[in-house]
Amino acid sequence: MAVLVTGGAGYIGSHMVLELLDAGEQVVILDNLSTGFRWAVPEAAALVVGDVGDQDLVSKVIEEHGVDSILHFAARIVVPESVTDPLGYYFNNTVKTRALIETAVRAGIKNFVFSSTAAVYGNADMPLLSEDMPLSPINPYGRSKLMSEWMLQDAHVAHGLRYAILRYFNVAGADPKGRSGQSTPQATHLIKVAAQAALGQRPYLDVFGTDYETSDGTCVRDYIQVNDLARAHLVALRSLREGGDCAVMNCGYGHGASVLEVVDVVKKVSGVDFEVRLSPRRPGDPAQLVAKVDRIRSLGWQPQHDNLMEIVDQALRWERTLMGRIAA
Ligand SMILES: NC(=O)c1ccc[n+]([C@@H]2O[C@H](COP(=O)([O-])OP(=O)(O)OC[C@H]3O[C@@H](n4cnc5c(N)ncnc54)[C@H](O)[C@@H]3O)[C@@H](O)[C@H]2O)c1
Ligand SMILES: O=c1ccn([C@@H]2O[C@H](COP(=O)(O)OP(=O)(O)O[C@H]3O[C@H](CO)[C@H](O)[C@H](O)[C@H]3O)[C@@H](O)[C@H]2O)c(=O)[nH]1
Repeated sequence: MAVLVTGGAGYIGSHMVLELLDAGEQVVILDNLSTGFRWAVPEAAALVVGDVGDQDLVSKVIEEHGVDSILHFAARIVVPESVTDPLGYYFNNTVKTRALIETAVRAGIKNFVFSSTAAVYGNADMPLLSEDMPLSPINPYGRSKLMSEWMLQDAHVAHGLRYAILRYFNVAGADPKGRSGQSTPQATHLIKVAAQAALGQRPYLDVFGTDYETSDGTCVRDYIQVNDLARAHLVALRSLREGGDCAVMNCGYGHGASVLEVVDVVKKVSGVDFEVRLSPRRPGDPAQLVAKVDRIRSLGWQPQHDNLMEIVDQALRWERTLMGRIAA
């Protein structure tokens, strides 16, 4: 049986593919390469270049590769872009996910693991966010994902499609073996941007907002290392295959770091005292997002990289790899 990984040429999907291959799974990737990279796909995985909304193509891939499970990563992911192009986000993330779920149901796919996000919680003002809290996403990106969660849950009730919905908090770091990393040139993620500032790829780093009600006034996030996140998917997939319950699960470490704490760690690990500008708040940023993680842990998931210094070191190494590629 093979696993279909949509978005497997992207940042998180490519780490997922490595974890699956390391675990001895057969992998086929479907990616339209809109933000992913052909080079991020290992030789041992089959790559089909195409769109998750193309039902004929997806049906063919499922049949030809004997797919029993789908891990659905493909999406557009930039929150501010979702505000200026909401219909584009609803089309790519919601309408095409609907098409994919329908194809999965028709093809008799057994298990569906979906990439959701802490953005579904919106501005929840709680020290730890649990999966059962009321959901109120504050941007089209979060809403596009929440609608996909609902479609999956309804398809389960009506058609028996089994699902695991994983709500990622802040994904960071890179494969410790140096095989993949966050490669999007214009990425906005804090650790990536700070690593670029440390390596002279950006002139300075903005700290967006210093007047939040947090310990040092800057936003707090729960940073989860990308291979740890990929292993959470493996654990969820195994549970589904073994008849475990369908579930919605947060993926984080259950503790947070503030923006200034992250900046300090990046300075320490890189040895570079890059310029930091204290800037106004970025619209739409909740003060604090930290996961309650009992559920994913109850499946036996144990993080192996819960260490900000290590995560930052991986991000810096990957940035150097990318710089080397550009120079070559
Ligand atoms: N990066 C984060 O911090 C974060 C946090 C929460 C949730 N997520 C979710 O994780 C998933 C992966 O995110 P990422 O950071 O790896 O982003 P990414 O942009 O690196 O990867 C997305 C991949 O999907 C592909 N893709 C997009 N639309 C497609 C379509 N219609 N058909 C086929 N392929 C398509 C892209 O080419 C790319 O390879 C997304 O669903 C995202 O919403 C990411
Ligand atoms: O140059 C920067 C970049 C970020 N930040 C701050 O750092 C924190 C983290 O920002 P990121 O952009 O790294 O991550 P977000 O928390 O905004 O977003 C992440 O979590 C979201 C869920 O809330 C989505 O899932 C999204 O895809 C994912 O990147 C925020 O307070 C942000 O204002 C800065 O101060 N300067």
